[in-house]
Amino acid sequence: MRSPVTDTREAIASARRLVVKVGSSALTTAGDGLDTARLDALVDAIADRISRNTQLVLVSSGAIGAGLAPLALAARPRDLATQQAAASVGQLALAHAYAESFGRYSLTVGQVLLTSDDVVRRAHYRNAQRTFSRLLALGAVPVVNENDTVATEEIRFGDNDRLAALVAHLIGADALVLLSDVDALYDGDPRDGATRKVAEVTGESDLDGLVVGMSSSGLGTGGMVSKVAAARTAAAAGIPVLLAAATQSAEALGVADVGTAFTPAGTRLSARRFWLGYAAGSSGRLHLDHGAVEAVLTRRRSLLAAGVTGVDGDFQAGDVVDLVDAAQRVVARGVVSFDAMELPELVGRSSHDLPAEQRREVVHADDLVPLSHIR
Ligand SMILES: Nc1ncnc2c1ncn2[C@@H]1O[C@H](COP(=O)(O)OP(=O)(O)O)[C@@H](O)[C@H]1O
Ligand SMILES: N[C@@H](CCC(=O)OP(=O)(O)O)C(=O)O
Repeated sequence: MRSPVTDTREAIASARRLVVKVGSSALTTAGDGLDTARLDALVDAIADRISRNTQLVLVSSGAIGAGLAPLALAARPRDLATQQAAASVGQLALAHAYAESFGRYSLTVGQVLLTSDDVVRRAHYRNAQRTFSRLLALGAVPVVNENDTVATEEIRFGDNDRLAALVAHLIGADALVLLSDVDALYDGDPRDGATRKVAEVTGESDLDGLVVGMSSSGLGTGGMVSKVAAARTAAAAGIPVLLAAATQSAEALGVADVGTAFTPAGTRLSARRFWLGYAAGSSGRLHLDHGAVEAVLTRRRSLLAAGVTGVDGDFQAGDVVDLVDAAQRVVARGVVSFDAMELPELVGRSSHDLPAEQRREVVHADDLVPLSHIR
């Protein structure tokens, strides 16, 4: 029998629609800003893949890093206003560099700057979907980044790995490739000394005991934490993921035999269920007892008031909430059918104790997505 890893790597190598994300640390250096030689090498690999009949969306970080040198900033700024100023200058440089570089292959780029609302709100999500689909149909290469110059602290993604996972589902990608300054996932930060490379992640247990840390280059934002979270999101949605070094982009986009491969869940989540589980913002939390966790995760039942032990947040009926277990882990998300004000007096009570007008599921099974991540 073939291993799931072989299948995963083959699926990435043969994907007809692909999202590639490249991190700041692979494109920029603190002193010199944008490294166009590295950008050109990445574009070489992408253009080669496109020439082999793949529709490709590039999610590129690096706006803030590229804006440092022109503004005489020595290091990545910590405050939002200076980050936004750097991104404003850097995004222009980045877009220009991509247009020039793809131009060597007569490929046209289209810039897509997204805010979290564009994927979090359902109506905006469909709008973004239309834009990507049209750009790809016209043969352009969409180059995506967060719209850093207008994003405030509250509405910010701040994390292009997550943005790339959301875009991958949004465009119906067959695979996601995350390119960074590190060539794979290790069992600890490789900069801290000897560590073991993880070639494949086929289940949650492959992640047990790993020390997954932050960026040490000072340029990237989420470090390996955000890459693993994004890979789990995409894999849970049925999309295979490869994590590799940008310096190995030719191999990663070619035979895909480098880096760490994340095996996808067997079934692809529908757009609505993906949005509900991974893209929508959460307005509150429902605490579940052990029996309720088992009922919603294993038996795919609706959540009833009897299994709820507590309520946090100020939500309305119809909002998306997190369902958490006794250890405070978010185990599922769903659309709640009561306002936050109504719930406290219902929690723990069985349905036949409730007045007729309140005798309904707190979260209906059809509106509930278990977050089981990787198979
Ligand atoms: N377990 C780990 N395996 C690999 N890299 C790790 C790990 N823990 C932390 N890191 C760090 O994460 C960095 C990559 O994250 P980051 O700098 O944010 O990249 P990017 O800019 O590509 O998003 C690596 O350079 C490495 O120092
Ligand atoms: N949008 C920001 C990058 C945010 C981000 O996630 O950065 P990285 O960790 O380098 O992928 C920028 O272009 O500088």
